[in-house]
Amino acid sequence: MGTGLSIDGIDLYYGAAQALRGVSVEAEPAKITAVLGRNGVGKSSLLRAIAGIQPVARGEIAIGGENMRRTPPYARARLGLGYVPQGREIFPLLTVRENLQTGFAPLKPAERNIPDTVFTLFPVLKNMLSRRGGDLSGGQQQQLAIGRALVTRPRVLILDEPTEGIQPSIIKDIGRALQFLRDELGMTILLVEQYLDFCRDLADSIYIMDRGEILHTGPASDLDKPEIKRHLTV
Ligand SMILES: Nc1ncnc2c1ncn2[C@@H]1O[C@H](COP(=O)(O)OP(=O)(O)OP(=O)(O)O)[C@@H](O)[C@H]1O
Repeated sequence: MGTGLSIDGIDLYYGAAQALRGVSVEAEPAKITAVLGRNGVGKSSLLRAIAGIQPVARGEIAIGGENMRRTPPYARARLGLGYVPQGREIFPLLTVRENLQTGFAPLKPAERNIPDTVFTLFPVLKNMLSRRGGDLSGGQQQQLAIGRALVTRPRVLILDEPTEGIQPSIIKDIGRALQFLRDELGMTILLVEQYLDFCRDLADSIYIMDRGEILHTGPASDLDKPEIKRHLTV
């Protein structure tokens, strides 16, 4: 049985501007949950709150039933949370190997090794270990960012728009990788996305977000409903 992620009634502010309003999301164990919404509705803010990078004013965040609202980011990683940020945040001058090693920070020295899964899922990274992160394509950088998050062997993985600006063949690879993590490793996955087809193919359940609020939750097949699609088209 996997570990779930539970977000309950989160409010988040930037100064006086409220970016999240009472947001509740359940990411079920060993399932893929997708939060969809247009630009600027608060998707990245939600993931930054879960990762502990952005403080919340109200609400609770729990992993495997353990409350981590006041837990600093490195300790959330130790509790089993992996985070793939928006824009990938690869270090361009570090090699692929060094970029993966930056994921070691929350780990004890004996745990500091790169799991084989990273290279099974993304063989291209093995071939490019000595190349600089900045020399990789956008899609390869996204694979590297996911690989770096897997270095801590997370039980729950959160991803911020993993398909953004990436070519279709690599989007497929990333989709297959997420399915493998769910089905073979029992990982709990929460992703935020704008790419509807990717979520329909991959997700077990979806949440629709608009202006900092969750408007709808249901199975991924709800993405075929016109009234749901309307919230996602510009
Ligand atoms: N650091 C910040 N300071 C002030 N306002 C911010 C900050 N980050 C985000 N916001 C605002 O909060 C709201 C939600 O932004 P957020 O980035 O979470 O949305 P998003 O759905 O992830 O959009 P995108 O897809 O563009 O990243 C927006 O109105 C944005 O302008």
